[in-house]
Amino acid sequence: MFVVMVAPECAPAAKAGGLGDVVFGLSRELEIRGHAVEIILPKYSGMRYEHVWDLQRSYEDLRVPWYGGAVSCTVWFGHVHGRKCFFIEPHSGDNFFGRERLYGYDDDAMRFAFFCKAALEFMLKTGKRPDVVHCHDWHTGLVPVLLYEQYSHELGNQRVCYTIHNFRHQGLTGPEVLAATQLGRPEHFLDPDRLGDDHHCHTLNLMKGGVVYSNFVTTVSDNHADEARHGDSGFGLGHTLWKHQGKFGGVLNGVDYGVWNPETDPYIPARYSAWDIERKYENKEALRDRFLLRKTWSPLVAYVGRLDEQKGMHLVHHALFRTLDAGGQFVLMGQEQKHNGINGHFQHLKDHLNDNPDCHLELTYQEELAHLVFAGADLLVVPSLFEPCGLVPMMAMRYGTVPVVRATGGMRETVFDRDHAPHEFERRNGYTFHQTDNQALDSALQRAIGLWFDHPADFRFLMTNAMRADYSWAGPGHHYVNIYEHIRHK
Ligand SMILES: Nc1ncnc2c1ncn2[C@@H]1O[C@H](COP(=O)(O)OP(=O)(O)O[C@H]2O[C@H](CO)[C@@H](O)[C@H](O)[C@H]2O)[C@@H](O)[C@H]1O
Repeated sequence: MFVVMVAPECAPAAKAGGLGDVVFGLSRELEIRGHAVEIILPKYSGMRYEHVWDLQRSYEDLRVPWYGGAVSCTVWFGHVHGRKCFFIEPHSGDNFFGRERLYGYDDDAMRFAFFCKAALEFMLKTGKRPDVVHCHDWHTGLVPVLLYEQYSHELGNQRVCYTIHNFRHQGLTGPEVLAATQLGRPEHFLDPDRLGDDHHCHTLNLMKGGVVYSNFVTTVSDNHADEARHGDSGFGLGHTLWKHQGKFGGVLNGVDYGVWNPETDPYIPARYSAWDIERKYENKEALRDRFLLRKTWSPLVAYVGRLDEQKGMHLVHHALFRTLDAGGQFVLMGQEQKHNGINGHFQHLKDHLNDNPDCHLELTYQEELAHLVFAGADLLVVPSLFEPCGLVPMMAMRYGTVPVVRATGGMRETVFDRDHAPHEFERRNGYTFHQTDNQALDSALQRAIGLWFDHPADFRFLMTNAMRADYSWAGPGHHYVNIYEHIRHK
């Protein structure tokens, strides 16, 4: 099969979070299974170009219809750690992608509407006729809409799989996007059966367009698919998902063990496996050196993730002080994406705790350093308010770092409580809690820290359970191939 991914991210070159990991990891898995995969991305000026090999111009003067005229683009080609990627660079006064960050601008809807149109125009002009186009999140929700409404005659019967990583951001925008993309007909597209938002008048919902017009829609775990359809995790899209439930399902993400693997990881000083797990402690020492933490007999608890309300920031704050009270050490690695003020709060905390030898806050985004944090920590907290899948605990487990998570979304399918899970003992791999208050977090964190101090052999058993769990792309890759086959033959 020939699959084209149209995506706003691909790790590690263009990554803001887990979506980028999925686009890279799933593409790699599909290639291992013998399928041809190409990825189309915006050419962000803030991309990490050291991860793009042989970047070269592939198509000059791609004219993308836009409002009443056209915008000329250069399309570049390069390999991101083996993946074949095309990067679209528009030349216009809007400077859509020549900016510092990937997202978080007032004209994001327009930027990515342009990207969708340009991706299809590129496929059209270069004769690419994939069996399946796989799109991701609201940024690419317009791809199936444009494909069906404007390109189906010329591009033929392309099938679309659409994956939602985060229902919170749906790409709400005004009808000017219709004029820009030449879709026109506001009365047609603003209909609630198409792109009209159910809760805001005269507003387009680009993610809803992706759901309505795609042949199959996934989110990143079964449990989250249920939460989104029946609970409030769909952030207003529940009704649409219910209407389209025949083509909607959950597929738990995988982790790319080619990248996240303590046996081969180039970013950690001591490599190890479940068989020589004591070498993990060399990484703990290295992490302490790196963050100037004192070397005592104490558990090291970490948080790695975006600083966003989604992640339960009040509980992260609480976990930090609870850990210090319990005689542990705490490392936080996070950055906000939009200017939401959370960075300011943690910057203040960082200044306040500056001289504390048991605590370090790293308010940056550093892919390589995240590897060392996973390898060096004993425990990792993920107290998210909602979490569609949750790659961070899955990655941490591969490094024998025991997760303490709120049982929500995908984490209910991956982390099983040591004391309460109904699973056999060998499958229990962490600690979970349910509510969103401090006491709930304490109930899990205290048990975890207690086990570390009082029963080291049992703690080690839990670490090896976590390491042995298989959350690779093999299973999910197989699922996606089945979905692609299903929509191809429908
Ligand atoms: N400061 C920092 N420095 C370095 N690396 C950092 C970092 N902060 C985060 N990361 C990295 O970003 C990724 C985060 O992935 P997650 O799945 O945990 O969450 P995210 O909310 O971004 O993804 C959304 O999409 C993914 C993929 O579908 C879902 O798993 C998830 O539930 C959903 O919210 C990991 O690779 C992590 O290591």
